[in-house]
Amino acid sequence: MVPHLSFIFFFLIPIIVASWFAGALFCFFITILAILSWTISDYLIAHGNIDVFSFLFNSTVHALILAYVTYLLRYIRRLLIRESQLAREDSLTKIPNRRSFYENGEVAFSTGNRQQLPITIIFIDVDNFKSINDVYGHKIGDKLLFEAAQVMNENIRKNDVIGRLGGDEFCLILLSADREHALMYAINLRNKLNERMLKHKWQTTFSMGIVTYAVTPPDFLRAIEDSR
Ligand SMILES: Nc1nc2c(ncn2[C@@H]2O[C@H](COP(=O)(O)OP(=O)(O)OP(=O)(O)O)[C@@H](O)[C@H]2O)c(=O)[nH]1
Repeated sequence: MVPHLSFIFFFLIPIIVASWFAGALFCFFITILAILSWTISDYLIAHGNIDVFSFLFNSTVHALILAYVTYLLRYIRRLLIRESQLAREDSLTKIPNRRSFYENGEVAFSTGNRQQLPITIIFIDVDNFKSINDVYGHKIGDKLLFEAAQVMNENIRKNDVIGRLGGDEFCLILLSADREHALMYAINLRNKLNERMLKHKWQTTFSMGIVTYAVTPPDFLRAIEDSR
């Protein structure tokens, strides 16, 4: 009896690897290649002795299985990426949440310490935010926090770190920023925040606490606690 081995894993493995690690176009290409290879190998194994209907039927089923596996894996991958983004994002302001801020802060501090760079931590607090909620309502309070976070996010560089620590408290870490640079930056940021508030006719201001280290200290958690 001639052994008939199923080749499904042979075709599935490249699809699984591509679906998980490669871009959509490459993945599409690999899936088409796997479908064609499976169909051709079926044809060759039959030595041309095929029943056209069952050959077409089987090839279609194989194509559907491979396409569905690709779709399913891409979908699961997208979901996982989205989930991990959501776990790191503050749902209201869409900037990094406290947990993500602390993770990114560790990285910035370790870079700054390794390269002996200055570093600045800026704490930002919305003044009398409680009364904003009381006067305008929570919905406007939420919108205000969102707008303020957007202004901050629009005004940081790639290596800087931003986060909402909670409530109306935000924090920025400016890598390589010495005292003079940090002060200029903070004044400019505060003007931009005030402009945005004025645009919405929200009567509020922002308080900022600025701490600069001439050389980044090694312990981020300690630095952030000492700075508060
Ligand atoms: N709308 C809205 N309000 C929030 C949110 N998180 C916290 N708050 C409110 O923010 C307010 C913060 O109050 P406080 O910490 O006293 O801050 P404050 O009124 O600005 O006082 P100071 O910081 O001393 O100026 C509280 O009333 C919270 O209920 C949120 O996500 N949305």
